[in-house]
Amino acid sequence: MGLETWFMDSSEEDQRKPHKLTPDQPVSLEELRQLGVFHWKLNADIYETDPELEKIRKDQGYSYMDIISIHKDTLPNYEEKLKSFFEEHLHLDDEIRYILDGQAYFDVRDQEERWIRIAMKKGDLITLPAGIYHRFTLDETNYTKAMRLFVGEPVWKAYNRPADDSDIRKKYVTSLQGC
Ligand SMILES: CSCCC(=O)/C(O)=C/O
Ligand SMILES: [Fe+2]
Repeated sequence: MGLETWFMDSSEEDQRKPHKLTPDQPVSLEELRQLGVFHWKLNADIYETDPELEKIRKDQGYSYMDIISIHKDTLPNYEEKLKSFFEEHLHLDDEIRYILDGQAYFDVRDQEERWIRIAMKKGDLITLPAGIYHRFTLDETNYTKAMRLFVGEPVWKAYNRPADDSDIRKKYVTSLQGC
């Protein structure tokens, strides 16, 4: 099955729940592309030797990679980190994540301030553009393992909303015009 994405409801209920609208309002990959969000489906069982992943890394210049296991028993400061991942924020660089195991959600804001939820499963690689407002949460399974990729040395700093006056946000918003 392809990547599942949908517009979220506005309920304050547990962030790990799907938060689908009734009726469900799916979002297409094309709509994601217009926001600068790109997706690949890979075979995570062979990530250590996968030529497809190698090609993406070479073509995109993703020289850095590490692996993060997000579970209460494996991630130091688990609660604190999950809380900060779910704060609406942006980065100065693209956020590139490849799910090796488990599953999780990325939420991104569209041009009309709606939240789009992206259900990431094993084998999904996604890139979120620098300057997009987004957040991350585990789902009700409470576990994922992800590869983090980066062009050059990683910069993890997150700028919580509001960051509307930052150059990267202005550049991102400008890039959406005409879409
Ligand atoms: C799946 S890696 C943890 C989430 C993260 O690094 C981030 O910046 C979320 O937006
Ligand atoms: Fe982020």
